[in-house]
Amino acid sequence: MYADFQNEIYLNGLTDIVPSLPTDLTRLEPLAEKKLSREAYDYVAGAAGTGDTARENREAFRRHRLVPRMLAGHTTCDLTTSVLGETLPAPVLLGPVGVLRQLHPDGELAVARAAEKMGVTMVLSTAASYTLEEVAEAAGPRWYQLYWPNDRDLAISFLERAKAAGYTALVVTLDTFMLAWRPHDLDNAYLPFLRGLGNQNYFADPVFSAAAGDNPILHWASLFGNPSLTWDDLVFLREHWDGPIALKGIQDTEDARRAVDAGMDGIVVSNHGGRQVDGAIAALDALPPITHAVGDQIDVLFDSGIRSGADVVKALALGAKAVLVARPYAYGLALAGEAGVRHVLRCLLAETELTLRLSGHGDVTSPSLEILQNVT
Ligand SMILES: Cc1cc2nc3c(=O)[nH]c(=O)nc-3n(C[C@H](O)[C@H](O)[C@H](O)COP(=O)(O)O)c2cc1C
Ligand SMILES: CCCCC(=O)C(=O)O
Repeated sequence: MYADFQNEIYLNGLTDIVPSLPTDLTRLEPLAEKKLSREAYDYVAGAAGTGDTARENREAFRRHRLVPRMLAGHTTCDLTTSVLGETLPAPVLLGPVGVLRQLHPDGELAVARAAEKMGVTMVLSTAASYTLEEVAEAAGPRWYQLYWPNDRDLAISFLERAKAAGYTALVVTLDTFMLAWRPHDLDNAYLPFLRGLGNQNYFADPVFSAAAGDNPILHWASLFGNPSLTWDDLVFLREHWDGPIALKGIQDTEDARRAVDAGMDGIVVSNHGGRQVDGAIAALDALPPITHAVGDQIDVLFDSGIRSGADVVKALALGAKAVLVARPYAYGLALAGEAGVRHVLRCLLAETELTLRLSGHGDVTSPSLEILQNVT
């Protein structure tokens, strides 16, 4: 259905496509660079250290090659999939990105509206620049991403607010309990949160504001991260969240097994887009051993480096049930607001469907989808 454009394009132009934006999503980044302030662009595009892992994330997609199959006879392609107990229309979600207001005045609201129109699930960041309640009003299917704060009562408050606002699953990000060495941001002396840009979701919280005193930004800095957490603390999440839980930032097979042992419902294999540990393994290279070890016991999701439908299919072939995409839709937002996010989703979904079909697959779980070469 996403790829049903061959008539559409000649008759009416593509639905959801912004004609002035490229349909090759890798071309959005340089356009966003022209439009955004240096600080905002660097914050989004930048990575940790030398950028080695961010580059390696993309290289890993180049190394893994699809092997298209012929005469498969599928007249349609079913993209629907089931993740964390929910049926998704396609194996793609909008991953959590903080501070979206620095890219467009409508920030997370525009993303939520685009996701709602496309029926795609949005994963809202704790570091959102609109409150989770405001976003919930604009959003369709929605999950909540938790940055687990260093304050038990605030964590409980976030979870209760998210539940009350209809977020159905929890994605707990483990890899960013402090920010990494990020040279662009250091050189620009820029951290949006210290300018109050991504803190609205905190400022609006009753537990946060009761304790914030007259310097809420300092208060935010004191409780954002929680480096003391261990696997034993996951019990706390189960006590305060009764829906499905996925752990984001898993790169190691043993950690994936521990997530299973802790009774988690999912993991997101991710290195945070190369923004945390420079030198870390490419996320796509971390995926096969993890899906091999735990793929039948827990839902394995993936992010870090998805830029095209072909990339989505490669991640599926390596065992991911669904992928999250981040920077491409942030650039779409920066360039054209809600319409720009829809543009990114439409391109990604249509190309995913076409890649599957032209490779001989009629759905996202086809056994022959596993055929893939790793070219070293
Ligand atoms: C500007 C920016 C802000 C982000 N903020 C968050 C966040 O608030 N929470 C989170 O879990 N991940 C955050 N991430 C990480 C993304 O969710 C994702 O893991 C990463 O960007 C990899 O995907 P990509 O290659 O599609 O960008 C952020 C990424 C970017 C680029
Ligand atoms: C305070 C960190 C939140 C944003 C984030 O995850 C990122 O910039 O990568």
